[in-house]
Amino acid sequence: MGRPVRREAADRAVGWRSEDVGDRTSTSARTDQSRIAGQRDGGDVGTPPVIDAAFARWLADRAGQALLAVREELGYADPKALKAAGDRAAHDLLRTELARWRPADAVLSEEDEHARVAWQDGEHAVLRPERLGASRVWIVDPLDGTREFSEQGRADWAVHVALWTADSSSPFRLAAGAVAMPAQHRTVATDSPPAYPPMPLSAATGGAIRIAASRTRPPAFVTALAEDIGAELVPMGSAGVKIAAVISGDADAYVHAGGQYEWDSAAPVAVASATGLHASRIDGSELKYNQADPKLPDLVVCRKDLAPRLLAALQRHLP
Ligand SMILES: Nc1ncnc2c1ncn2[C@@H]1O[C@H](COP(=O)(O)O)[C@@H](OP(=O)(O)O)[C@H]1O
Ligand SMILES: [Mg+2]
Repeated sequence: MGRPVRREAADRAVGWRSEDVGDRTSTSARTDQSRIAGQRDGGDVGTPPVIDAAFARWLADRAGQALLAVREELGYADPKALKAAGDRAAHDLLRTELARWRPADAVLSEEDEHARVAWQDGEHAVLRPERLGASRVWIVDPLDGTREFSEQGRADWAVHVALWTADSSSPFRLAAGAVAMPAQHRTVATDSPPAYPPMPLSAATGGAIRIAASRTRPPAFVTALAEDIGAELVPMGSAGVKIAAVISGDADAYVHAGGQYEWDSAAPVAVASATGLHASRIDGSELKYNQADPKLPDLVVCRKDLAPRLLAALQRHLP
């Protein structure tokens, strides 16, 4: 990264400070072992809300609690095993509860995409997904920020639950969305959209824009863009956590390019839009969900006042 990064902002946004000792999630997970044990194995915790947006929050929170329990149970000695177990536990929980409480709805998740690729007549074929003809599709990422989930002390990982409906009048037809950040004890969702972030002091004084970017693989394009407009990169994991940082005002923008899928952004984009923030592809075009090809490789989420300046700068750097 060419420019200095904002450690304090990043730490605040991910709910983690370098001087912290121990794992906040362990404390959290220990507070109610029996509840979490029940949630890990999909135990009955009552009837969920009927309203879709509240249901999305309920579901994301439940998967988040299951992930905390997996961390508590396995520890951090084998990061690969921890990632796999977390992915599996959260995916199974989401799948089970969606089948139970929204049986008529379709689901788009990473695991299902793998299942769509099959051998047909000796050819490796991608099957047409049922969801393309469905009117209601849940777009879920059971564990976003998988790498960070496997690192002790890090809280920048999330569960994404979004609902796309064919007849929705909401932006991008995202009728509901929830992003649970269980290690931060925080969930943002469209059932109660967060207030629009306050204008940062730096904006009034012409200070540097803070752009949230991947901590492990920021695209060269984003680094060049930041250098061009004198922005500071705020490194953190998880697309959901980065968009949540824009929602809370801990970052001014999230810019990503180079690869991603619908599930990485649907839920946080639903919440950001409900909050009144700008969200689009980096060329300014519309984000589209429930497409035949779920690749959605780039996006920008930022305050509305910043969008014209950022999109103009992005034009100069389109990969
Ligand atoms: N170039 C790329 N291609 C595909 N997916 C990418 C990507 N860059 C980031 N992502 C995905 O976007 C999410 C956030 O990444 P990051 O934390 O690096 O910003 C991660 O989701 P998962 O953790 O669900 O796999 C990651 O896999
Ligand atoms: Mg993801």
